[in-house]
Amino acid sequence: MKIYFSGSIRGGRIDADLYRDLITELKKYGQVLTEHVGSSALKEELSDREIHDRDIQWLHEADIVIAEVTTPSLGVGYEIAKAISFEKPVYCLYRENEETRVSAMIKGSPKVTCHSYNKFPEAREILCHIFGIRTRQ
Ligand SMILES: O=c1[nH]c(=O)n([C@H]2C[C@H](O)[C@@H](COP(=O)(O)O)O2)cc1CO
Repeated sequence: MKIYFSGSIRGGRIDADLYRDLITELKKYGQVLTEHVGSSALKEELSDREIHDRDIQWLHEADIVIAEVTTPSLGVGYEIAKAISFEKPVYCLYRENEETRVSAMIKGSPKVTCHSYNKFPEAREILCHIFGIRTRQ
């Protein structure tokens, strides 16, 4: 199972540690193609074009896309739209808060399954549920 984890980079790194913890959890279910998204010392050596083309290739290869969308990010939104067009299953996790609301273009998409959570253990349960369901299919 190849997992594409999507999380904000240039949109803001406030949740980077959370992404790292989610990636650690996701590694129980398969190979995470985008482990760098959770790195606290993230420094891509590639050009923007190379990053784009690599990530699109990974999206093609992925069996599932999991995105943490609490921090709004153009790149994450773009990856979600691409994943939908590639007919990949897309799941978004987000924390409800008063400062940011998830875009209606994500929450309102019939092709995206969204789950809200408060603390990390709840996110872990959601992932368990998602992968429990998918491995039974
Ligand atoms: O350096 C990068 N490496 C990279 O893999 N990405 C991809 C993976 C993330 O899920 C997503 C983040 O987009 P953004 O940087 O617009 O927040 O884009 C994005 C960047 C920088 O835009």
